[in-house]
Amino acid sequence: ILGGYEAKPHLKPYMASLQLDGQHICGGFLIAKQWVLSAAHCTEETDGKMFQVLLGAHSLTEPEPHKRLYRVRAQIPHPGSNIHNNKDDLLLLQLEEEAELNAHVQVLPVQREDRDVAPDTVCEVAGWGTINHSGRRPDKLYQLERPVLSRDVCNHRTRHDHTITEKMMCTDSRRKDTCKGDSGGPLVCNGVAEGVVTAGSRVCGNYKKPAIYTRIAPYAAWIDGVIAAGDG
Ligand SMILES: NCc1cccc(NC(=O)c2cccc3[nH]c(C(N)=O)cc23)c1
Repeated sequence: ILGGYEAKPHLKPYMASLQLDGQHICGGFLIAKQWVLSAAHCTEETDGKMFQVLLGAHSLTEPEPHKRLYRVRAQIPHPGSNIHNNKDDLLLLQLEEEAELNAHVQVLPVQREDRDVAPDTVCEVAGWGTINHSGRRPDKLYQLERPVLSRDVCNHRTRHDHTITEKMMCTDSRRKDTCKGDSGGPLVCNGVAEGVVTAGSRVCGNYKKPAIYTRIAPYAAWIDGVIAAGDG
């Protein structure tokens, strides 16, 4: 998160850190007791290794009440996701067991009505991604408020040049932006998860490259299907 600030501890109890060998790789969030939603691109450099999911955390390293690392039983990327574009950039992770819910671990409701969030709506995004241009990685969760950018502006020739589909949305990226390690985290508008951070052009903090999110509503049926099948 560039240009943001340290979040108040445990006020985003849905936040997850996807880790490999104890290192934060991507964000994610709890959408059901045994399920975390993140971004498919996060599995790009994991050469087949399974993530572990840290829940209930503010600091990545310090001991905290209710902070717990969960093993993952299954990682299910959206079938349409691929390394060549940002389409269908979603990943569902089934935890080995149901997360123990408490003050620091809670499920975040996801948007199921497929209607665009109005431009200029101020939403918030949080993560343990890099906090400056030299790639400094924070120990604590950071957050940022950002206004939604209309798809027409985001698709302008000088911005994302007509690559933003109706299953994506954008926020203004002038100085304050998502960055490496924030992928997979939720864009929360009025207390509901409307989008999932995608790396897109990987550029951070440049107003010519607005932040891109995979909208969740268009994928509600896919999510429900995977959870129903996975829960058996
Ligand atoms: N503001 C939009 C936005 C949102 C989320 C993430 C990112 N930027 C990256 O993720 C990124 C950046 C720089 C080098 C990188 N190398 C790699 C990599 N996987 O090797 C990723 C990156 C950008």
